[in-house]
Amino acid sequence: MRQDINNWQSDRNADPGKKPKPQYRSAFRILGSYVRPHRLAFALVIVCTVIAIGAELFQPYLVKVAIDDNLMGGSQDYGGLLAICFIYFGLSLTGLLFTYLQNNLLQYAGQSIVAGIRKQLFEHITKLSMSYFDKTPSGSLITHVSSDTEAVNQFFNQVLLTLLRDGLTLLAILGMMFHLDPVLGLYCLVLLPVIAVISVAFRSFMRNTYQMARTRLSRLVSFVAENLSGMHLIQAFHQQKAQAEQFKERNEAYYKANIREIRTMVLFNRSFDLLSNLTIAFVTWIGGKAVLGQTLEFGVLYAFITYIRQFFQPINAITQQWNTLQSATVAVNRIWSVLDTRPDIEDRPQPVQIHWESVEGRIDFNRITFGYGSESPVFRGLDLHIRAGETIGIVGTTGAGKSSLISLLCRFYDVQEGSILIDGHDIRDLPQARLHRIVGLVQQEPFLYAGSIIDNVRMFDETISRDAVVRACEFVGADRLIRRMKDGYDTKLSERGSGLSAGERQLLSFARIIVFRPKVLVLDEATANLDSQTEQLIQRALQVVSEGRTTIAIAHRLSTVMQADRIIVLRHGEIVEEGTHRELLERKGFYEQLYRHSQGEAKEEEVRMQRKNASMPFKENVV
Ligand SMILES: Nc1ncnc2c1ncn2[C@@H]1O[C@H](COP(=O)(O)OP(=O)(O)OP(=O)(O)O)[C@@H](O)[C@H]1O
Repeated sequence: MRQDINNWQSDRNADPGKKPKPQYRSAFRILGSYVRPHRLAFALVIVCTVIAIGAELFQPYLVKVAIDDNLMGGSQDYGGLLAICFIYFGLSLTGLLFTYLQNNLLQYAGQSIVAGIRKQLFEHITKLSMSYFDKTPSGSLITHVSSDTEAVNQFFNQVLLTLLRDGLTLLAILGMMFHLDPVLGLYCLVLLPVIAVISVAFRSFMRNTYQMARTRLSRLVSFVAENLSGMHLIQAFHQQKAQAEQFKERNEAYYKANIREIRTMVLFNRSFDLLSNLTIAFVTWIGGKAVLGQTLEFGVLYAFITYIRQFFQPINAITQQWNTLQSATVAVNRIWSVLDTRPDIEDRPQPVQIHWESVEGRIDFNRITFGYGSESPVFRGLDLHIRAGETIGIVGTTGAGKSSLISLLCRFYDVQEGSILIDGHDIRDLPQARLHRIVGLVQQEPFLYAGSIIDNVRMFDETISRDAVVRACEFVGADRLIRRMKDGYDTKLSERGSGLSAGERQLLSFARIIVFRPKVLVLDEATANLDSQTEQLIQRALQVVSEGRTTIAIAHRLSTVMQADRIIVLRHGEIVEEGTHRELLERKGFYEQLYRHSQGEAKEEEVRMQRKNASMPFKENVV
């Protein structure tokens, strides 16, 4: 199965200019692997389908018997006629019952499979490395989890059902036709190549239109996702009109692709209707002459014409599923290409199991070299050694590599050369779950989920008690503001905690860190968004949180790191100065320049932050 996907990927890579074509074999094999656990349900579906088709197709034959044996034969056998009517009705009921069973069984199996794929996909995405998210727009991942899995759902509930039911119906009708009159049956069989020619002619055109519609939908979804996450920026820069224009363009492109798709379908369907009516006219002429010449019974002609109508229905239904089959095939391959992506960062088969409680928090960056992709390295042989329990401040200009250093420590990326050690253990040898328990990260924009405060602080980990959460909140000074809220700790936060001020969100993220008791605390611009009053509150929280822990604090605002045991000054990925605040000022080097500059900025920023926080609805809770 994996081999198929690799083939698909290498095919795609071989000709990057080409649109991805559906890879039916690989898609069917992949789907087959999901179907296997539900084989009993699928076997029952086939049994139900055969019974339902049998019941349906026997009906015209019954009418033929009624016409030829009871009506045309001139017998007065009313009992026989009534029996035929009852059997006809019984067959209808049987068809209804087994079609119902078949549909339900297929729905059950199909929905279970699709729910499983969706779960597997989501779990897999959460395990992928940061480098993957750097390259992949979130909108396209949303499409994989929503629209692509929906396309697979349609495969089971439409395509598979149609292929099975209508494919079998077609074979059964052909059998009945040949049984009734082999010559007329042969005339109808001649039509099959004509149908094939029409189908092939439409096929490639339809594939392009479906592919185009899906690509445009994916672009549209990506655009909406991007805009939703950057809504603040759009409003702040009054970009509503410009973004609406861009949306309009993408929306129209998708609309046009859909219209084209529908037009193709309608043309295709009507061509089939035309062919069906032509055949009926032809058979009526040939068969009618035979009936008049008394070489064919009237009932046979009636049954034949009924079967011709039924003959075109399944062909039409199967070809109508072509687009769904195509989009499902593309979707399956796309889903699988995500599932087949191995995270760049994986645990070793036999990781080192260090006892979390015994970690002291000594950190060594040993001559590390690292760059993003093919870009020039951010660090070339950087050396930094941090004692257990030490508080380190990292400052530097924009793009100096401060956040990258933290990303490496958290192992969001791996170094290309050198090593990073915690208590002498290479972090690549540790299980990632353990590493992330050891290193606790607080970012500039803390992420809060839609859910209660209690769940946000303990990250939905039910093993952490309510008491532990309350104690952590008391510890960082968040308890008072939480108790003032309507439902206290059970207050439901909206997505990303958008109802809270930046300071409140940050306090909750400190409480979160306390609950998880990391041995190394990493603060990436944790106070950057706050006014100085809120910053003081956060600073107090920070002091208690960092007590007894190795702490690394990145800050643009130098006031945040002035108290650090040691300040590291980074410039273009190199440590250019290090020492305490006082030592660095006395050196009158780069740090001193940064400090003087920041003094000037501090006043302007204060005014700006005060304005910003004044517009936050819960601001009064903080002060
Ligand atoms: N995900 C990424 N992909 C590619 N390049 C990146 C990525 N993240 C950072 N960079 C680049 O790496 C360099 C260091 O960036 P980094 O974010 O570590 O700097 P920083 O000192 O934290 O800057 P700032 O203070 O602005 O946050 C920059 O040139 C930046 O453009």
